[in-house]
Amino acid sequence: MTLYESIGGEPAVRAAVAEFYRRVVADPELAGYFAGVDLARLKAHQRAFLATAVGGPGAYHGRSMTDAHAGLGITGAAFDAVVAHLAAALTTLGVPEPEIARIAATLAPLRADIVEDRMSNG
Ligand code: HEM
Repeated sequence: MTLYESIGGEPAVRAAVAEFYRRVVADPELAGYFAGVDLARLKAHQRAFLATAVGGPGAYHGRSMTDAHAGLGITGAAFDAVVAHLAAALTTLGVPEPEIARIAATLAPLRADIVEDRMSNG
């Protein structure tokens, strides 16, 4: 069984993305990064991306992670906060801890492409 199937497939990914974004935009440390961004569009992209990250159907065809985040000045702390919100959202939805750890491990290598504050990129 793929990770995508084990967390509950498309409905679970959809719910996880919605819960994840509720948490991110409610975080005063992160809200500024998303000001003025069309959240519906961002959720659709994030859904496709997350489904791909966990082995689901429908490959992500958007911009590279480097291009999508270029110029946003994302810090290492902001990256960690976003990953923590995703883990919390998945926990809320009943995804077991080992699956969450596998998803976090899939996202970790993207840090170098997304974080622009190189001092905190180690
Ligand atoms: C954890 C790993 C992350 C993944 C997998 C991810 C994924 C994505 C994807 C798929 C898009 C849409 C790209 C497109 O429209 O072409 C996107 C856009 C965006 N992401 Fe991320 N992201 C991550 C981390 C972050 C962090 C840490 C921040 C800020 C704290 C952030 C802020 C944004 C913003 C503001 C956009 C919209 C850019 C724009 O179109 O103007 N992302 N991200």
